[in-house]
Formats: sequence, structure tokens, C-alpha cells
Amino acid sequence: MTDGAKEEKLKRISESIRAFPDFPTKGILFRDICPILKDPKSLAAVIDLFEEYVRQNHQDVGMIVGLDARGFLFGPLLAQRLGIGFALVRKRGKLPGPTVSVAYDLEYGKAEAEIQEDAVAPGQKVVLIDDLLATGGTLNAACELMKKQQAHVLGCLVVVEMKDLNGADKLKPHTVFSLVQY
Ligand SMILES: O=P(O)(O)OC[C@H]1O[C@H](OP(=O)(O)OP(=O)(O)O)[C@H](O)[C@@H]1O
Ligand SMILES: Nc1ncnc2[nH]cnc12
Repeated sequence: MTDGAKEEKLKRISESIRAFPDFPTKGILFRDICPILKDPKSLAAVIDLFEEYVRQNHQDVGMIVGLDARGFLFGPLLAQRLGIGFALVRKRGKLPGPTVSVAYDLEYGKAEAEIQEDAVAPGQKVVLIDDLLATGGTLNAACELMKKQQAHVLGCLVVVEMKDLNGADKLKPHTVFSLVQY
């Protein structure tokens, strides 16, 4: 992809993100990615850029792992493009069968992340995906789950990174690739 094509895609994506003050609680500036999904070119741009990044940086990825709920909007599309599978990390209590879970904090509350025991294989190389990185609590919990399952995290992908909350620091040594930064 040329630099010009990349710039054009990034512009279209950033124009498709809205901000809502004081949602879901006072003091939070909520970055809403819903308009990306309403615009097929913007959604395709997200997947194009993620696909190129993964092909260039994580050639040996075996599975895309997406985070509840907005990671599910992008993850399966990317996995299809790459010709690999997709696994779900869900909020606690949603998945049947044997599961493993990890508790975590996020920008506006607490939650527990869960994965089915057989979702990823020991030694499998995975890339994690979500819509947004804020404090890093959610992606960090997913990294913990991968560790418990002895899967190897190659890196994390997000559409939006809230730089001032330093989520990327919490995820070290894992890397974060983001498309739009605030
Ligand atoms: O970096 P953090 O501080 O952990 O915050 C980021 C997470 O918060 C949001 O999800 P949320 O838990 O609100 O759930 P949803 O996707 O189901 O709306 C967002 O989609 C990320 O998953
Ligand atoms: N500011 C924010 N906007 C959208 N999703 C979020 N998840 C955590 N913080 C968020």
C-alpha cells in the first residue's frame, strides 16, 4: 500500500469517530466507533490497515483473539482476510463449558474476562484485537488469559488509542498497533 493510500484510509477512519462527553459516567469522553460500521469504506480501511500490519509484522499468527464486545466487530473480518480463525474473550458468564477467567479494572468500572479452555492451543501464536485502548485493563486481562492458556501473544491491535491514559505501558512487553490516537 502506498503512503498516500494509507493516509487517505486513516483520514476516513478518524472522520468516522465521534466523541460524547460524560458517557457512560461524568468525566469520561467516550470515543464512539459506530460511524465506522455505517460506512463500508471506513470499515474496509480499518481491516486493510490491520491486515497489512499483521502480514508485515506477525507472519506466523495462528489465531485472532477479539475482546467483548467491540473487538468482535473487527476481529472476525480480519481473521477471514488472513485465512485464520477467531476466538472470543467474553465478559464473565457468557460462555458455556469449561472456562478460565481474570478480573480487571477499566476506565469506568470493573469486569471479569473469560475464555473457553479450548479456544486457543498451548503454544499457539495469537494477535489480540479491540476497538479501543484506554487504561489497558481489558487487553492486559486478555494477555493474562493467553498466558494461563500458554498461548503466545505476538501483539495487540486497536482502532483507537487514548494516549494520555498510558494503556500501552501496562501491556509491555507486548506491543500495541493503533490507527487513531488521542
Ligand atoms: O483499556 P480499558 O480501560 O480496559 O478500556 C477499553 C475497553 O473498554 C471498552 O469496553 P467495555 O468494557 O466498555 O465493553 P463493551 O465493548 O462491551 O462496550 C472498550 O471497548 C475496550 O474493550
Ligand atoms: N473513553 C472511552 N471511549 C470509548 N470506549 C472506552 N472504553 C474505555 N474508555 C473508553
